[in-house]
Amino acid sequence: MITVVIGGGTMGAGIAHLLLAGGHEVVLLDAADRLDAARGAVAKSLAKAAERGKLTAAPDELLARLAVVDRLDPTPAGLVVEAVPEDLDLKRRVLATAADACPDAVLASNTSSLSIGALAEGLPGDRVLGMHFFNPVPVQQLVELVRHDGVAPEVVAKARRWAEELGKTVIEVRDAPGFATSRLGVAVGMEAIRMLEEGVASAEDIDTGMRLGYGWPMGPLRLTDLVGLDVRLAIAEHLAAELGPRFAPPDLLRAKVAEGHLGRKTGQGFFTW
Ligand SMILES: CC(=O)CC(=O)SCCNC(=O)CCNC(=O)[C@H](O)C(C)(C)COP(=O)(O)OP(=O)(O)OC[C@H]1O[C@@H](n2cnc3c(N)ncnc32)[C@H](O)[C@@H]1OP(=O)(O)O
Ligand SMILES: NC(=O)C1=CN([C@@H]2O[C@H](COP(=O)(O)OP(=O)(O)OC[C@H]3O[C@@H](n4cnc5c(N)ncnc54)[C@H](O)[C@@H]3O)[C@@H](O)[C@H]2O)C=CC1
Repeated sequence: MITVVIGGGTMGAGIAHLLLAGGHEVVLLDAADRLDAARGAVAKSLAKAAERGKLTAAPDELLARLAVVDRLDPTPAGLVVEAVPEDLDLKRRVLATAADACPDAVLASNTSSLSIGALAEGLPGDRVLGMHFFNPVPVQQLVELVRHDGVAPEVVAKARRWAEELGKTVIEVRDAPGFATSRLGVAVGMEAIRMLEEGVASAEDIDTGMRLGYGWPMGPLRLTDLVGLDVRLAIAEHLAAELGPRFAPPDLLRAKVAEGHLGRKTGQGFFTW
């Protein structure tokens, strides 16, 4: 099956890796000046998986099924997954282009928090759903499927089947702000930043507390660095608008994003990488 992935950043590259390893042909769409970086990120991720003995084919064999493009021609794709930044208008625009270029495809958004119903407005809404992957995509076991009122049941069933064929476990969630995962994940992440602002403990000790006390694989501040401070800020702003000021992003988060300290991807966030 041909699958189109729109956006080749942290998530798009990981989703492309997963799809290639699962036998899909992948068309990865990004801006012209991002194409080398996107292909490089997919190749790096596949190389890591190969090192760990997680691939059944050589990375080069899988990469032969990847086309990295800056324009989407008409494509007989079964699935489109968009993973562009967390901005409703941008996501609507790229999905509208994909809806025309791929008339038979399921149109999935990897949004962390935005309303799938709002995203579907002006699109063929029966084909639209949330298909939320987790970072790092090849490693995390979950796909959260988000249903809005207008989605066709067979579209949800197809997305479930594809996710399960890719080795993931699916949860189904109705279209509510932040779904079942980001609402809780961001609540803890924002509180950890407020604790750091208030001098409750150092970043290292806040993280060690949740790692060793609660068995998290990494603490909430390192996790914010992994996700991207800009990504978490966008999600928190949306949740604050929808669910109220308990989600208001802390000043420290805004300040770091304004300085360009976006976490692991820029080398500096709450920690130096
Ligand atoms: C924002 C949203 O909308 C939703 C979200 O995604 S929220 C974020 C959800 N993710 C999490 O909570 C992640 C929590 N952390 C973890 O699970 C783990 O710390 C981790 C998987 C990130 C790393 O685990 P680890 O035990 O330290 O490392 P290990 O498993 O040995 O892997 C080492 C590296 O290989 C990568 N790796 C492991 N298996 C891999 C595979 N099959 N393919 C590609 N890369 C792989 C890991 O990502 C890690 O990458 P870096 O070196 O770049 O850090
Ligand atoms: N970072 C994370 O841990 C997770 C993020 N998400 C969600 O996934 C989406 C993407 O997040 P990231 O991958 O972190 O962002 P990112 O910033 O790493 O990547 C976004 C990519 O989209 C590209 N892009 C921007 N405009 C485009 C356009 N018009 N056409 C094609 N490509 C375009 C950018 O060049 C970039 O490569 C967001 O909605 C985010 O909320 C979901 C799960 C986890």
